[in-house]
Amino acid sequence: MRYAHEVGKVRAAEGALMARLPEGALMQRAAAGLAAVCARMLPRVYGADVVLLVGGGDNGGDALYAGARLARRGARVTAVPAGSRTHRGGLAALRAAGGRVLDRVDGEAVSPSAAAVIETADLIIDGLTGIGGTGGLREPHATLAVLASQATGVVVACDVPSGVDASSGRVDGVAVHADVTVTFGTYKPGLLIDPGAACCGVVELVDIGLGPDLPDPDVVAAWPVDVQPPEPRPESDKYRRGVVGILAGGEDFTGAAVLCTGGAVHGGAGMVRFASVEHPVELVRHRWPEAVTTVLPPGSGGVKALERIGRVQAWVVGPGLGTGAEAESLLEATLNTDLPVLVDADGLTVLARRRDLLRREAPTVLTPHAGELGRILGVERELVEARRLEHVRRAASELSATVLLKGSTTLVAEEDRPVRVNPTGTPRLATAGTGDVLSGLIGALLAGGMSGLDAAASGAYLHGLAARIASRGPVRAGTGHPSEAPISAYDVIGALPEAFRALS
Ligand SMILES: NC(=O)C1=CN([C@@H]2O[C@H](COP(=O)(O)OP(=O)(O)OC[C@H]3O[C@@H](n4cnc5c(N)ncnc54)[C@H](O)[C@@H]3O)[C@@H](O)[C@H]2O)[C@@H](O)CC1
Ligand SMILES: [K+]
Repeated sequence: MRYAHEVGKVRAAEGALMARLPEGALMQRAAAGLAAVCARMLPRVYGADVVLLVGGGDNGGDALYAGARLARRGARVTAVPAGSRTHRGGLAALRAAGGRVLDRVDGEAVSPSAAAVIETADLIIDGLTGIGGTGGLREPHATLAVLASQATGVVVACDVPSGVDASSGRVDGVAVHADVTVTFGTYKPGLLIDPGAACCGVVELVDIGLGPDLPDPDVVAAWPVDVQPPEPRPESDKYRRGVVGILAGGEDFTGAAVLCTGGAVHGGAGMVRFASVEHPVELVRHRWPEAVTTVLPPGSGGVKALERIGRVQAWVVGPGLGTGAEAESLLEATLNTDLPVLVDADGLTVLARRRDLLRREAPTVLTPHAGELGRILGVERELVEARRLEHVRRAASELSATVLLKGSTTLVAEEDRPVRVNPTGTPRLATAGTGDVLSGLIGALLAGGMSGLDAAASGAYLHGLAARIASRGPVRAGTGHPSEAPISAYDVIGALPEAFRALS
């Protein structure tokens, strides 16, 4: 796992460690780590043009000391101080190492000479703001951030790309877009969660010795070894491996039913029971003959419907189901059982008006996108997008459920647990029907006995990995990178076996 801590916890740990160390020792560790990464990014340190964007706090201090180290190795280092003050020790160290310091940039105007050195630098260290940054970047920091992001040189962010809120990933206005972010002591949630995560490039963690002083993390991201879907054992039969029941689709909405069932079939369920009205049942039977299907006559009522379908170990309710009285009755019946239930899509729309149904003991997993979560919480979609961590946590606590918020960085929250952030997401997944595949897949993992949090996080991981596998082609000659192609939800289903294999 990669562990991330919010700013308050980082500061407390730094304070405890600093009290045991000589003054300035921690900053020297940070600067040494930063300089080492910068040196690796340059073909040659000697003679390289390095620019430091230096804010008024210790983040600027780190940049200056790192710049001094590069200057001692022969780099031509120029500092661009911004704001009303500059770290004195760092400035002195840079000057002593032969670095140049431009006039302070204040207010809005960045001088043409400062703009020119940023534009032509081989490497730019962004030391404007770190964990002390609050709110949108003010001037001249905002202009400097834009100049750095547009420059041709490599941009290395010190601790956090300036403009990104370290604790949440919020970006109000502009932020530095870095190629590499060198972060100290622990990851910060804002480096793992969009929109902040999209500004980081590759994140490198420098150990400054905080480990023993750090409490439990606020956010965690999995490595492949952390994702362990249930393994069938030799004595497994289809019942022991878990039967997932899917209530999805309607006369007019059939695709969701087929895709959701596909996600469950390839998600390792021992058996998939699919139930709906006639038309989607026909299509599911045709496409997934391995599923056991039940036609539900219109008006049969939720409880009777569940009796007809038979025994399952987990339910998936909602994709394409509609939002009327019949959908509500099915949702109510499943949530009244003592089985794990995943609610998605139309099921979430129903839940927005029937939050009372969530008063239950068994695990409930909700898989909304930002619009659906906004509807349940009564806030605008844009607000959820901008403050994903805050809203997924709020939903998990208010709804007493495991909440998976879909999006460019998918988050999974459960009350009093670190939020899981999925590291395998890809923009290729932003295509119709992939969410239905995800709910079927997570349903299969739930039926296999995983907890809500593990099933949702592992499902998101496998789903993202499958999308990456499906979109990846052969390595393009001369680039060393694989070619990529758009994918459909079916392609994601087809790549799930390889995604599972990649974990074993
Ligand atoms: N505390 C420690 O022990 C260590 C701190 N380190 C560094 O210190 C950083 C934190 O330093 P600080 O607490 O001084 O804070 P920062 O340097 O991150 O930010 C504070 C400065 O930024 C300005 N600022 C804040 N928000 C702004 C905005 N929206 N627009 C423009 N200016 C803004 C403030 O006026 C202040 O000058 C860390 O990110 C890390 O880089 C490292 O040296 C490791 C050790
Ligand atoms: K920074």
